[in-house]
Amino acid sequence: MKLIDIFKELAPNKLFVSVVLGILSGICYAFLIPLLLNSFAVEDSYLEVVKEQPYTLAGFEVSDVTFALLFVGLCLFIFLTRTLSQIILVRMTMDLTSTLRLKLYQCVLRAPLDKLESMGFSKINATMTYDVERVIEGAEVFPNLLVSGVTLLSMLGLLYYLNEHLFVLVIGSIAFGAFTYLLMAFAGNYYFNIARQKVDDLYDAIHGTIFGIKELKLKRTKRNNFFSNVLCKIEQDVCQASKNGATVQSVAVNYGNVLGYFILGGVAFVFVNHYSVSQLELIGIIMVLIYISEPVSVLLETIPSMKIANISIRKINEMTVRLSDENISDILIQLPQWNTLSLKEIKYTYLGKESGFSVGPFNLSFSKGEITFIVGGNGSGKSTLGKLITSHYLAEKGSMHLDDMHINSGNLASYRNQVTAIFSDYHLFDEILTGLVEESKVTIDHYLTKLQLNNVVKIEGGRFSSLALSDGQRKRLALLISFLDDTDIYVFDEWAADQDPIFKKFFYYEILKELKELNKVIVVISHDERYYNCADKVVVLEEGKVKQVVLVEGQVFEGVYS
Ligand SMILES: Nc1ncnc2c1ncn2[C@@H]1O[C@H](COP(=O)(O)OP(=O)(O)OP(=O)(O)O)[C@@H](O)[C@H]1O
Repeated sequence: MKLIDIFKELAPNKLFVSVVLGILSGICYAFLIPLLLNSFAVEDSYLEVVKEQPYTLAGFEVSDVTFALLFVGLCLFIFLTRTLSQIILVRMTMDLTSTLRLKLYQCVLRAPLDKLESMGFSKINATMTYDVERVIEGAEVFPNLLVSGVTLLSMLGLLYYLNEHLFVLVIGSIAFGAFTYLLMAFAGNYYFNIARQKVDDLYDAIHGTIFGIKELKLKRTKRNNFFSNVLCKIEQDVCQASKNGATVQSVAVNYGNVLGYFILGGVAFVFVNHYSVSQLELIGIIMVLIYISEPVSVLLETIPSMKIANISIRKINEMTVRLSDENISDILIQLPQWNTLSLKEIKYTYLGKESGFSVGPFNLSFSKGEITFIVGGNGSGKSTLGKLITSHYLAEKGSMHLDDMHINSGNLASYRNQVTAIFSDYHLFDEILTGLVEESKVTIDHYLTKLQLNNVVKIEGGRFSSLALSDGQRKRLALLISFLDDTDIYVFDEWAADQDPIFKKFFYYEILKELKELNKVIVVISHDERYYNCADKVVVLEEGKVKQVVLVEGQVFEGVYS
């Protein structure tokens, strides 16, 4: 999809009106010249002149009042049509900006999690910020391009009327100029493409600088190496490729402009010697050529921005194709009463590398009012299984069921709506996104006190007063938010890892018990061996497979890792 297609898709009628206004203004622009020429030599005029008495305005004598008035009228009309055409297009550009961003937000929100993970935060960020910015820059010059294009065509029409031979010469020169210009622009484009490829690396490096700052702060050598070997190198690559592109483009633009003067010179010094041209015709031709130079230089200057915008549109298209929709129904349906969530022959392999890590096949069940711990060594697949249960990852094989009901694309959104999860890379939103009804205010106040957060966080205007909390406090706030969801299934991925011993105990003995009493399905991914006796069932994983399932039945549970 190209820039013009985006405009067409966005508002075809507005685009049409704007083009018509642009055409009208371009045609009128071309009519200014004959009117001016008329005042130079009335006898030799192209237009039929009605001899009039001179008219005096504010002490100044005005000749050819009708033409003078026509000239003023045309100028006003050009002003109106041009301005209107540009206003419509500029406003469309604004709409385009926000539509494009919204489309990308939707694309990310609806994309499968594993595809987002495999594409990576930096690439997505680069497309949503850098590329959108470039598209907007291209869209901003688009109105000028359109109006100038139409003006150029009208001027060429006038030139054809004035002198056919010269028209052929100018068209030939423009064709030659356009061809040679495009060759140069093509080279410029090549460098801009390289620069764009490097921008992904640049965003990666920026990500590393911000999120790795704690590591970099401590070690001077590491910091210096990162700065010179990574940041400086990428900056240099981007800068060099952009400079090369801009240099070639500058040469191309100025070459195009100078070519126009060559045509003028050619007419003045050569053309007049071979074709008989009257003085008035010559003035007219020179005026047309001078008038043409403005739209031509606007065209030349806007084309590079449009080219860069098209590179970015390609990147945006690539991202939207890569992050293809999950294709699940967004409609929430009322799920029938159920008791057990079952995973049958569930298998999943990470995308990307050929030898991506595989988990399963899993045949597991999780009942309401039951606490299941998922345990095992690092990398054994616990979080992956957690994300299969929450349906963040969709299994490549097997099926999930709520009692007898198969979870499929038609009811997946409703299933997800019944799941709450806190993974280790959870995110806290400032806003209370569940909405703040009176009932939830009571729940929030209750849990703020229970989780000992009432002295550090308050609710102000539907949002938390502060998220500048300790790691443990932030996790507790995430827990509080999960209670507001009040869903049937709760998955906690190492929630207690950064809690102090008191809160660890509180979580395993109080919170889990409370959820169990509320008849929830509770899945806890944990390395806290001493609390395994809080579970009803412990699923032990090893290398992505279930090693054993142990029913705890109240006794102290040991020996999972042995
Ligand atoms: N986003 C990802 N892309 C590709 N492979 C991944 C991804 N996340 C995890 N893996 C692979 O899956 C394996 C299991 O990861 P998982 O996070 O499920 O382990 P875990 O048991 O939760 O480990 P830990 O106890 O360290 O949290 C990893 O060894 C890794 O090879």
